[in-house]
Amino acid sequence: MFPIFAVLIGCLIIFYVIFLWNKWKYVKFSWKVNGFFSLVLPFTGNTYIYLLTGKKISPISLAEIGRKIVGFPLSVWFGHQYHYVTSDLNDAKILLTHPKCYEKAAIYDNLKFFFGDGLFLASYELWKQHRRHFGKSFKPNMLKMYFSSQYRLSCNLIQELKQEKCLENIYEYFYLYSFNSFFISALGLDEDEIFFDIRRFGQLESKVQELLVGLLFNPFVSPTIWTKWFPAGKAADKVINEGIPFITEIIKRRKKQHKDILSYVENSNEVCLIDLILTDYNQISTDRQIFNQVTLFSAAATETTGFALSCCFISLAIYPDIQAKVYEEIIDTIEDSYEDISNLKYTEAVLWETLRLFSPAPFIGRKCDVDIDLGDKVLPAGASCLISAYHIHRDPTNWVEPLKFDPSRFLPENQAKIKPYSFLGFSAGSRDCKAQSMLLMKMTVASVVRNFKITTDYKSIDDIQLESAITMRLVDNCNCYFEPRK
Ligand code: HEM
Repeated sequence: MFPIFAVLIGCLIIFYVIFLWNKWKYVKFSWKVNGFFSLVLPFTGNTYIYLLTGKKISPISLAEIGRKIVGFPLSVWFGHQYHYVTSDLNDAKILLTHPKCYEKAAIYDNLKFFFGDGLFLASYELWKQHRRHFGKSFKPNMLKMYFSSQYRLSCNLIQELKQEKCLENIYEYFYLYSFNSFFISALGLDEDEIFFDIRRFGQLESKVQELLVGLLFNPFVSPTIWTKWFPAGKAADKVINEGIPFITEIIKRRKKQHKDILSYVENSNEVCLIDLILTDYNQISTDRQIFNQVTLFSAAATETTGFALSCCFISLAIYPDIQAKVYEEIIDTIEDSYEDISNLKYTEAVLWETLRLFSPAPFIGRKCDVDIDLGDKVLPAGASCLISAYHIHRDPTNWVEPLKFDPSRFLPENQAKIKPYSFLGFSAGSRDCKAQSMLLMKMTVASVVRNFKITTDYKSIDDIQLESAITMRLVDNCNCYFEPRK
């Protein structure tokens, strides 16, 4: 018995030494950057915090624990993957613009099980190929085309809120509203054409993301090998199997409408996102690849928009004076035309301020292909980094009274005072987000504030507790009341 035991221990030690050898450059680097127990971490990851406290932990709560105990920048291990977490503006500038830092951080690897090589997750070469097809997605003519369907949706929303009056789970409500809006505008469907349960699909998609991110804290799961055996993998498979047939059906319908999709995209001004996806995959495409791209876009568009809208309405409810200013601007608007909505400067500033305090994407993650000189240290090739937009946006060295909700920071006359890279709500550099027009959000805020006075039980911004999967979530269901205006 003893010899077997001794051999086993011996094997484990050898395995661990080899393992550590492979990770050595990151372990050494992590000694220079605040971290804890660097020698065991590559093996267990920061999971021990979860094991010791028994508390549900998320990327943002882990970064917060680290910030409070040892400060930024921070070394964090998700499983055996090293991540350099920073809130330094110079780091952000270097990492987001470096030509050898285009790959996505390891923190997202588990998501590939569900979203495959969709644009956000795609490796650099693939991303370059896909991204050029999506250049058109946010051009004014496309936004104008979306405008009428978005307008109808916001009118329906007003009718629904008149019935509901109080939203107990505001995030879920506006997430599903954004999900609906995405499927109608981006996939070119009419409301009466929808032949599947969008609500249910939205709920499942969001759950899958949460489960897959939960695996980051399980040291025994390698994204590529074991995921499919865990509940997260099984849930993802189920949604994929359910989702592919209806995405395929949407594509069939679209192809029937526009037989030569390439020349349609070239010559028409009424192109939807789905047409661009089809152009992108014109040569080789499997149903799964198109599903990946559609679900990736829908997740990128809807979790962010749903969260931002929820936080915007809660903030307006906490600050009635700011809500009154938004109302004044909106009632001065003559019509709800595309141009009128685009010109709502104060409402827009309220949305920017919402994204500053409640950044829907708390981190921007990259992996470097080569050693990267950050000035006082060199980040070794292969390391992942997380730029914490959340912490940059709340840092008093970047923003005066950072926890104050003050939209005037983003009014046109004050924008020149904003430090470069101190606002990363839509990221920066070549892999940034192109959805900065915030059309749906502006229109929704305008419609709701014009029709309702919003109140809440919350007294201050501090009452809004946050959690994250890859995107941010509200910890509690905040009650928000929508009282029709006389
Ligand atoms: C409040 C709204 C939104 C916020 C705050 C937001 C934020 C972000 C952020 C921070 C990134 C990460 C970029 C990076 O890694 O550097 C991103 C990427 C992306 N977003 Fe958005 N987004 C929003 C809305 C949308 C919408 C409406 C769409 C699509 C209809 C969209 C599509 C995408 C896509 C496709 C990417 C990947 C881009 C790439 O890798 O080239 N987003 N977004």
